[in-house]
Amino acid sequence: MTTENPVVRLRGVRKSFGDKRVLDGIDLDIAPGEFVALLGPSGTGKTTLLRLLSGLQRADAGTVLVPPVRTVVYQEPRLVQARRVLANVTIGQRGRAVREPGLAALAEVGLADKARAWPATLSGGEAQRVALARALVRQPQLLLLDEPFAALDALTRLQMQELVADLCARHRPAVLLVTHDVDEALLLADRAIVLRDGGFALDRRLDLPHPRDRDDPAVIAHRKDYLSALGVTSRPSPRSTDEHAHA
Ligand SMILES: Nc1ncnc2c1ncn2[C@@H]1O[C@H](COP(=O)(O)OP(=O)(O)OP(=O)(O)O)[C@@H](O)[C@H]1O
Repeated sequence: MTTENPVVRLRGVRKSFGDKRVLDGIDLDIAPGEFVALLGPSGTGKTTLLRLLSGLQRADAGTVLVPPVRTVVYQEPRLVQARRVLANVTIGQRGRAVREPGLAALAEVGLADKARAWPATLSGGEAQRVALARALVRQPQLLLLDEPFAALDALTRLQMQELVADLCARHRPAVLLVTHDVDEALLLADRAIVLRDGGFALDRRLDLPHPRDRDDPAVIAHRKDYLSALGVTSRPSPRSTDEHAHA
């Protein structure tokens, strides 16, 4: 999929580890403000692709064009335990003008009252909100999310997904979300890609209104195609299985 004036442009990107070729000629454009979900079986190179975009890893061949301000949220919050919450949000930023934006970012993630708290006193979900505030306060043109909800319990995960959807709709960074969860991709993303065998097995825009309903027939149809591209046989969603179990 080509895009005019993309914020990310990859052309012919290759990456191998030893004799294992992980990325085999990737072309990818991401438009400003576009929310892209990246799915793929374990070990197919999703994190490798994200690391190329973050600048933590170099491609063996091809071109990687990314914007200057990029931030990453990982599966674990990676907070500095010896610093209070606000200092974690503004960490690495210089000048006196970082306090107010830091507080505003904390308010946006619902943690205005935790600015002076120590990371060790936060719940897992709260710590991940701090990580999100830290990523947003820099006003990134590209926000990289590496399975940011994977370690959270189911209810917290749903709340965090909604929060991320709201914040991205408000701030409009381009987003690359690495996830194993097809429903997460279908509920959040403007576009979802399946990475498999070094290339994109499926790359499709999801022109569906928000908020989305996992039982919407259009979502169900996409789910079937994505599961099939992932090599998984389609099955009823966990929710409908529960309903049957309780019927
Ligand atoms: N620094 C490295 N050195 C050697 N091999 C690596 C390195 N980083 C990744 N790999 C290998 O490259 C392949 C892709 O890894 P990557 O972490 O990108 O996959 P992934 O799709 O993100 O996997 P998962 O879904 O399990 O997190 C794997 O086989 C992995 O073992």
